[in-house]
Amino acid sequence: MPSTSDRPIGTEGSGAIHLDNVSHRYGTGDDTVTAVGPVSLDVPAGEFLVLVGASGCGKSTLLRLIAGFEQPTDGQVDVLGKPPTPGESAGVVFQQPRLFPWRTVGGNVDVALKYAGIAKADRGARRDQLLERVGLEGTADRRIWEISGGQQQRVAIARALAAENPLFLLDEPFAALDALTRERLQEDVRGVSSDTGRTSVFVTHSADEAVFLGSRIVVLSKRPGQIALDLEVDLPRGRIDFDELRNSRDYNSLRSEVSHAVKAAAA
Ligand SMILES: Nc1ncnc2c1ncn2[C@@H]1O[C@H](COP(=O)(O)OP(=O)(O)OP(=O)(O)O)[C@@H](O)[C@H]1O
Repeated sequence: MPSTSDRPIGTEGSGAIHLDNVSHRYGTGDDTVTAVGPVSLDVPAGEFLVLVGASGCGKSTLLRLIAGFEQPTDGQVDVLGKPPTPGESAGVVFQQPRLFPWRTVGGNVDVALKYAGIAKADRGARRDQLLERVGLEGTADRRIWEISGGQQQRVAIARALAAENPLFLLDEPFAALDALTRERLQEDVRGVSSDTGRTSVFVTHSADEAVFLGSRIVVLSKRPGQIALDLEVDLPRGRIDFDELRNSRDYNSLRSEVSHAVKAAAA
């Protein structure tokens, strides 16, 4: 798995994600909407990039372009030096967990492991490892309807991590959750990203979420989204006291800087 100190072979200096003058339009003729761009961005391996901006500024479009779900109308998207392949380049978590309701918690993760080409004999151990990583140890046999919305989103995270794709992409994954569950999951995602060193891109409206999670924050202007602010976050990472972090002066001053930038960019 890639990390800042252990980059995948052949990507030295080229970054995990490279966007070169990328724009994306939907529709044709009078119905054309330019959702995003032009955007140029280099994301080194191991970075946790947060895209933040007002509703409709093109954040999800940019994420879908990086996942390879959409092709850019103009410009070039590269992941590890080549155009992204949907389902291969990235594990993706959406706002809704999108689980198979007729399968168990473990069964949902098993499907992802199967599609990732993991041999049947190895799947049980890998599944248990992934469930433990997202705080769901001992729940493999439970039905999806027996667990909470927050736990369902944890299953979606485990599933997205199963294939060990180079990228981990999350599109407002906690928007539908209550504040406390949201904080817990933010802490878990921060921990997972520190543990795995996976290059991550996270989309949110929230300046607070951006500052808590990001090692880098990009604020997008209103549609068509362009980079209004590109900020390295110099807060401690790794296994730290999260309450202390949230209460620190640096954290709060950065949060207000990002919050002002998001409002200014949307005006
Ligand atoms: N499939 C589509 N067809 C047509 N227009 C689309 C499509 N997807 C998005 N758009 C439009 O593109 C613009 C950007 O949408 P996008 O979902 O990328 O923004 P966003 O910043 O993620 O918004 P939100 O925060 O509300 O989810 C919006 O005006 C949206 O209506």
